[in-house]
Amino acid sequence: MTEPLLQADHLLKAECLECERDGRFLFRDLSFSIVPGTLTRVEGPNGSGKTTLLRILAGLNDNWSGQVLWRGRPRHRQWESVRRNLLYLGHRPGIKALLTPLENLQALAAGRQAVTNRILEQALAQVGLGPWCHVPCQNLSAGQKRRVALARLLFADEPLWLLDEAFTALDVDAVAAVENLLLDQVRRGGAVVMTTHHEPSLRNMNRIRLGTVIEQGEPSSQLQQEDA
Ligand SMILES: Nc1ncnc2c1ncn2[C@@H]1O[C@H](COP(=O)(O)OP(=O)(O)OP(=O)(O)O)[C@@H](O)[C@H]1O
Repeated sequence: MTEPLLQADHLLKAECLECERDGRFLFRDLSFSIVPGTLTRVEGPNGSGKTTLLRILAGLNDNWSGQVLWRGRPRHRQWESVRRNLLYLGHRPGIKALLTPLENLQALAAGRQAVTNRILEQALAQVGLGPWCHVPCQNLSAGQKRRVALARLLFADEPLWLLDEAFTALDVDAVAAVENLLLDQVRRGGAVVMTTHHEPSLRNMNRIRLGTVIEQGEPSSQLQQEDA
């Protein structure tokens, strides 16, 4: 597994985030910090902006205002470092259908010399895909495709994980296994920010609640971050 991660004051700080879609604000004046060793759940009903927020944090969405700091400095001045230290898994598995699980993981691990084929095969075995290592992903079930994507977490040494609906299509055992991976990440000083409609059985999660419809021009503050 990966080495313990360095401790820092905060990994990521969002200040006064504002995002408007179709004439209404998804969020305004949204501020929060993500510190090492914490798990944060972004909550809210369908369409409330959870995916949008995660994509903003991952640097994949430019249509917003406010400031994002990475380890205390403006994120846009240190993109290379941010990208090296951040893992984003979107709500779609994001794997290539014509490639096998092993080939998909090889692509995801590209540039990481320490990640050998043996490690990748072990990761796939650990997520229950040992017998499917060499089967094209288009022949896998929805839950199996999700497992391919989540196998990435088994060799992830990025301190910040942004996970959008990571539990979708997983069976009970796989949900428990992913929850354990999240706990491992937090225990070694990493942080997780995730969306999920599944109620995780994890304690002491911070929460960012979205979901109030804000017509353009109305002031509002969206942040509620608290210990469960
Ligand atoms: N590229 C886009 N252009 C315009 N509007 C968008 C775009 N992406 C998302 N939206 C709108 O922004 C709102 C928030 O979408 P988002 O996917 O962030 O919600 P969500 O909370 O993740 O929803 P769900 O729980 O259904 O996954 C929705 O009303 C959606 O229609």
